[in-house]
Amino acid sequence: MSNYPFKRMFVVVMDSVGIGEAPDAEQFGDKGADTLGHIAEKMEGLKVPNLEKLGLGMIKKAPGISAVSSPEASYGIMEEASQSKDTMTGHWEMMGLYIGEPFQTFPDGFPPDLIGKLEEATGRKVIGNKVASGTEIIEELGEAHVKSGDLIVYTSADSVLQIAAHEDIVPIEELYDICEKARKMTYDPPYMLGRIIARPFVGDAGSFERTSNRHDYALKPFGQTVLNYLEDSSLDSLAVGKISDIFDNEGITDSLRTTSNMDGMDKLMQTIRRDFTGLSFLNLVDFDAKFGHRRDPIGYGKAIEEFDQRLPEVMESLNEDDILIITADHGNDPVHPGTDHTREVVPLLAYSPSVTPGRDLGTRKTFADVGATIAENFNVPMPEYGSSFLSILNKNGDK
Ligand SMILES: O=P(O)(O)O[C@H]1O[C@H](CO)[C@@H](O)[C@H]1O
Ligand SMILES: [Mn+2]
Ligand SMILES: [Mn+2]
Repeated sequence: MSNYPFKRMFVVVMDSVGIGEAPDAEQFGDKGADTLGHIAEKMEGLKVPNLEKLGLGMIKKAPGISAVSSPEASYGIMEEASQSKDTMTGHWEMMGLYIGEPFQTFPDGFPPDLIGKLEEATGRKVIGNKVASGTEIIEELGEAHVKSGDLIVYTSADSVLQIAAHEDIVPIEELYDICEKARKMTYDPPYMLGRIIARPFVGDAGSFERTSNRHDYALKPFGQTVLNYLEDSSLDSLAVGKISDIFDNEGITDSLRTTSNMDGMDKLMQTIRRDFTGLSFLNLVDFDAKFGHRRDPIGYGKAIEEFDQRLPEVMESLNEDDILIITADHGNDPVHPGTDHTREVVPLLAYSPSVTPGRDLGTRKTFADVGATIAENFNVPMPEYGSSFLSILNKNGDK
């Protein structure tokens, strides 16, 4: 028996699976956004029996998703407090930080002095330098890049500087080195960019394909997160998928990289089979990168169905004193105009074999409630933001 209500907590972030516009969606240009709802409509009914059994229909009704009489999980809705809808802010807030000022974005491309510095430091010219979708810009400029060796630099509505390069033209190690240089140049004000992202691709003109050698170089979280508190208390803080990039390795005791959502689920299972005490924190980025930004509601719907099919295996493998929390970090409605994230509320489903299911966790005003719950469970310092819902899960002391 462990000393904690839950010996192991598994947090699964379905990247960008929002469940409807946030109260402040209009400020973000996202009125009417509804990632899950619109996908379910396009799919003419989403087949997610396992999420439905957990209680998804208690917080979101959509074609194929209905409320059940006895949900197996406790359920709620979370709003993001931070003034941003990107991945870093979503995850940092989940672990207890509040980001008041959004990171800087560059809707007109990066200023000439920064591009000049990058060209000087890398010995390669820059092409692109505009807001673009990653798959479209390699179609547009990939051939020119292959001929000249120039770097394709682009950004988005997020605070990102992305560098795309063909793996045969700019070897991966060189691309990573270039990104590290770009990271150093933009770490501090006036740029203070959220992320530099290496975007390697392969193939021939007309059929270029991005590879899983993508690498993100984030800023360090602006303060201590629950991950640091776990690490400081000699508990495990396992990062699966992009989590270690998102936190720039802060507060992470072990990191397992992934190549896809299904690989992410395999690695989650690996952590379930390990003996540890603490957190296993997984991000499933395909929803966002492969389908949300690509505005592909059918691909997105199938990916959600595929995820759903993996849930029984996960739930059956959990020990009595484990808990699984499923949530998301922002929306990315594939039928919304543009190709960017959308300001939405996210699902909160919490399942443990030993907890009386079906508790209503209500509408949480910040993602930080997840971090606060983890902190209270492991008796580590509480984050500045967030209030724990552990007592709701434990109500009646029946755990
Ligand atoms: O269009 P691609 O290259 O997938 O980029 C998307 O991925 C970035 C990071 O998640 C976002 O900022 C968005 O620009
Ligand atoms: Mn995200
Ligand atoms: Mn994204």
